[in-house]
Amino acid sequence: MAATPPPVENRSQPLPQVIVPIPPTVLNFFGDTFSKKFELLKAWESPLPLDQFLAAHAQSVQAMLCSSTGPRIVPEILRLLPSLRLVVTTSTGLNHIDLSECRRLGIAVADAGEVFSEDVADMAVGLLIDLLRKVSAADRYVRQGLWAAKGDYPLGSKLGGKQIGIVGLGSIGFLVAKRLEAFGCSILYNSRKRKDFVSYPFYTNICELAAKSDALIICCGLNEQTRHMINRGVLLALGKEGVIINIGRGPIIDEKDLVQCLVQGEIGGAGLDVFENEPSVPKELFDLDNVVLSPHSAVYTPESFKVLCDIMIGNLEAFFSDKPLLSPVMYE
Ligand SMILES: O=CC(=O)O
Repeated sequence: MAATPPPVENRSQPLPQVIVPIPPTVLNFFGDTFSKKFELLKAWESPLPLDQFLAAHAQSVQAMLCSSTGPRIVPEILRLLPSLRLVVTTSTGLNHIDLSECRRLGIAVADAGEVFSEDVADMAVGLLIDLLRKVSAADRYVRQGLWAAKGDYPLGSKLGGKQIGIVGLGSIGFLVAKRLEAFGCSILYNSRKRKDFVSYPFYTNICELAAKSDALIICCGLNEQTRHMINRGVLLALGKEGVIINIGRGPIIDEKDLVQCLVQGEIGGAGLDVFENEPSVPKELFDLDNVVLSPHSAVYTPESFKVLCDIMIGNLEAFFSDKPLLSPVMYE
């Protein structure tokens, strides 16, 4: 019997169009999967500036796929997309999207949900252990041949028993807390609201939280309330032995204050995955062995990208077939 021929793709229906301002990293891995299901209007491949591209090609486009490293989705962009009804972002952070304007215009927003939470929580703990136990600094010492030349490297400090102040007890902050409890740390936190599902001490005042913490871990989102929430006063409260980890967004910490406190030895160290003006990193940090730097990569693992791809496609398919979104952003 002849083998059944493979199904012929029905191309009589045009694919739904999705505008993409810049290529989100997920497309590097799963671009083909998207292109089979949607016609991607790749603004970045056009010689036209984004606003002209949108005005010329995107008048009837209903959905956008964007990322936190692309252009900000602000009223000037939204004005050029009169038919837009959905913004899908590949990120957990939403600070690149003007949410109140989207709400005003009736545009739904879907995000990466909790896809990256475990990876980011792992990275927060990794940065903390690296900092306390001087893993990267000691690695450099060994590579430079200094172990043989100068003797043992200074000892690091124990993780177990530390008081950890978590700023932002959302899905990432909660996973960081669980991981660090398993290491024998005690957890304190600050969040927009007290969380009934935990018994950790809750601090409304961030300076008081810092003063009680050996390490402060920034896990919250960036918004007008959290921008520069960690300033010199908070860092001084954390103190000479205290360390800070940031896997949230760079501008949550006033970077000038942070650099000054680190250079002057007013805090014990920092583990930073995010910065105020990425990819630019203050040069003063390069010479400090009590600073661990990472290029905003806490969220990225190929395993998470696969799940992200499924969620992004699921959200777009749900939208185009009038079904509920998989990971809608709830407007407050
Ligand atoms: O930083 C990355 C994200 O917000 O997902």
